[in-house]
This record gives sequence, structure tokens and C-alpha cells, in this order.
Amino acid sequence: MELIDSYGRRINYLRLSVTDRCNLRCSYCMPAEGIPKLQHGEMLSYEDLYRVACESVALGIEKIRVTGGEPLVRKGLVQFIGRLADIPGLKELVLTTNGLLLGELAIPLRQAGAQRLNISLDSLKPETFARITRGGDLRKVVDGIAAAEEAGFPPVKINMVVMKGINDDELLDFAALTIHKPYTVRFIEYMPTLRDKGWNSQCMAGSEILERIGRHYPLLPLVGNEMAGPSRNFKIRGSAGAIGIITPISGHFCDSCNRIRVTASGLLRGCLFADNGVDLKPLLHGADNGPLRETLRRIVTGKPGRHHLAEDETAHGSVAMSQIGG
Ligand SMILES: Nc1nc2c(ncn2[C@@H]2O[C@H](COP(=O)(O)OP(=O)(O)OP(=O)(O)O)[C@@H](O)[C@H]2O)c(=O)[nH]1
Ligand SMILES: C[S@@+](CC[C@H](N)C(=O)[O-])C[C@H]1O[C@@H](n2cnc3c(N)ncnc32)[C@H](O)[C@@H]1O
Ligand code: SF4
Ligand code: SF4
Repeated sequence: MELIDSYGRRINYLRLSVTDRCNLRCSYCMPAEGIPKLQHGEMLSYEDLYRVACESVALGIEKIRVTGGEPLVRKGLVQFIGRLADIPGLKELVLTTNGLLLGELAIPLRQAGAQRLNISLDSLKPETFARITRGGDLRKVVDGIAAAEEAGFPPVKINMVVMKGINDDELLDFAALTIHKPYTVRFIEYMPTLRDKGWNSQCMAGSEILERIGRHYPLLPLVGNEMAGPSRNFKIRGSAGAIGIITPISGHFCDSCNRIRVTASGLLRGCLFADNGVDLKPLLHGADNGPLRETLRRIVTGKPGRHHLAEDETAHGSVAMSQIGG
């Protein structure tokens, strides 16, 4: 079965947020005081998340990315991953994490069936990392990346949100990481999710990022695959890894959008920047999966063609990425 939206895009990728909680407070993602936490009953149970995942796969979803908040802080995650891994028809089961807890969880997650990890890391300098994350310990992320390698995960993808004047002096250091290590480092344009007045002056266009790196390291373009996310990838000649660029602002990739999202509170969203979502909780009370399926289909059909942030930055509500899952 296939899910095709009204623009002819094939939707095969579900981003499933399992929690709104996080052990960091990244400045581009959350306000300093954090966000009001969901109460226990407001969060979807693992049973409900599993049911949503199964129905989505039955309809045509082939890839699930577990995200958050920080997915690794939710108790019982390893068992949940194990259940997802057994869903017939699911081809890719992957996670996005800040890596802090991988020291303990990399091996169990791998054994449970997680296939790949994307790890957020915005600075290689301990003080800058602590400033961006409001107190995070860089060492733990570095150890987490090593733990992922030791657990047998394929080389990780590292996500770096580029912020002018904050970490743009580290572009070459991040690029150089890929020379000897098989990581893919993805440079991401800062998105204005918090209605942060300063975002525009901090957002560096992907073209400038590539130009700055390309001046030192000539970059060869790589081709993507059908299940891939929005990254355009390159390689420094002779390097072990790759470099990616994610340009939601300067060059949106909505024409090839292949995804829907479920937030930790059970809102099904057709777009990262959709005004709101459809609450799945009432549909999960009974045993009949019909209404859930219908709603999944409806959200796919009604998916917007694109976001309009570049023309109108007020075109979306103020949303913390931690609530949606990025
Ligand atoms: N605007 C926009 N940004 C997205 C979308 N999906 C992911 N991103 C952003 O891209 C960055 C990387 O996201 P990841 O969680 O690593 O997921 P991915 O890029 O789909 O990962 P791969 O499947 O490994 O390519 C984050 O900043 C996300 O917020 C999307 O649909 N729209
Ligand atoms: C919301 S986080 C959730 C998963 C996990 N806690 C992590 O940080 O990897 C998912 C992704 O969204 C990205 N993100 C959050 N806010 C962003 C923003 N304002 N602009 C661009 N990317 C953002 C993060 O860098 C991360 O790669
Ligand atoms: S980007 Fe990830 S690690 Fe940072 S505050 Fe948001 S959810 Fe937490
Ligand atoms: S902004 Fe919306 S339509 Fe564009 S790629 Fe992201 S989720 Fe898809």
C-alpha cells in the first residue's frame, strides 16, 4: 500500500516523538526556562505509539524515526524499540538523539533493533557546547558517539545547527571530522521555531556554509536515495565520511517531502510548521483502528505543499522543536 498526498508526493517516513522532555535546553529549540511538561496522561503510552506505528506501516510508512525531546530519557525506550523493530514491513528504524545517554543505551538499543543514529552536536568546544545547550557536557556526547561505534551502529550522522557568531567559526573543524572518520556531518540552517527575534541574524544560508567549507576542501556531490531525509550530501575528496547540508530556509525541500509526524502528546501533523495537528488520543480509546487509519490518510491528503517561512516568518505559530521532534 502507498500513501500519496495531493501533490503526488509519496509519504513513507514517520517521525515519532516519544517524549517532550529533555536533559538539555538548546537555545534554538527551547526557551531557557524549558516548556511546560506534559502530564503523564497527556503523553501517548508506548501501547498507543505502537498502535499508531503499526497502522502507519500498514498504510505505507516504511521508515520510522524515533525522536523527542530527548528520546533516550523516556523509561522503557529499549523495549519499545524492540517492538517497533518487529513490525512487518518496516524497513528502517532510526533515532535522533543528543547522545548524552548513549554510554548506557547504545548496546541495548542496537540489540533491540535500532538501525542508525543521528546525533546532535553543535560545537566541539566544551564552553561553546555548554553555552548552546545551557549546561551540557561535551565529553558525554563524544563518549556517546564512541559507544555507538562500539555497539556496532553504522557510522553516525552528526547534526550541527549553524548559528552566526556562536559556532560558525567551527565549520571547518566539523568538516575536517569527516576526513578520517566515516561520519556524515550535516550543517543545518537555523529555523525560527521559537519566534525568536534574533533567528534571522543568526541563520547562515547553506550556500555560504558550503562556500566557506569549499574554499578549504573541494566538495564532490553525492546522490541521495528515496528514503532519505532532506540533506544534500557532499564529500571531501578522499575522506572517510561525508558532509550534508540541510536548507529549510534558503532552499526548502518541501517538493520532495516524504514525511508526517506524531508528537509526544499524540498530535498528528502533516508538516513541521503546520499550525496544529489532529489529536489522535480520542481515536485510540476503542479497539477499532478504522478512525485512526482514516485520520492518517486525511493528514496525508491534506499535507501542505510547502512552508512559507522565507516570505513570512509569522506564517507559523511559536513551537518548540522539542515538542514536535524536529
Ligand atoms: N523544515 C524541515 N526540517 C526538517 C524536516 N525533517 C527534518 N528536518 C530538520 O532536519 C534536521 C535533521 O533531522 P534528523 O532528525 O536528523 O532527520 P533526517 O534529516 O530526516 O535524517 P535522515 O533520515 O538520516 O536523513 C533537523 O534540524 C530537523 O528539524 C522537515 O520535514 N522539514
Ligand atoms: C528537536 S531534536 C530531538 C532529538 C534530540 N533531542 C536531538 O537533539 O537530537 C531533533 C533535531 O531538531 C534540530 N533542531 C531543533 N531546533 C532547531 C532549529 N530551531 N533549527 C534547526 N534545527 C533544529 C536539532 O538540532 C535536532 O537535530
Ligand atoms: S535539540 Fe534535542 S537536545 Fe537540544 S533541547 Fe531540543 S530536544 Fe533537547
Ligand atoms: S516544512 Fe513541511 S512540507 Fe516542507 S519539508 Fe518540512 S514537513 Fe515537509
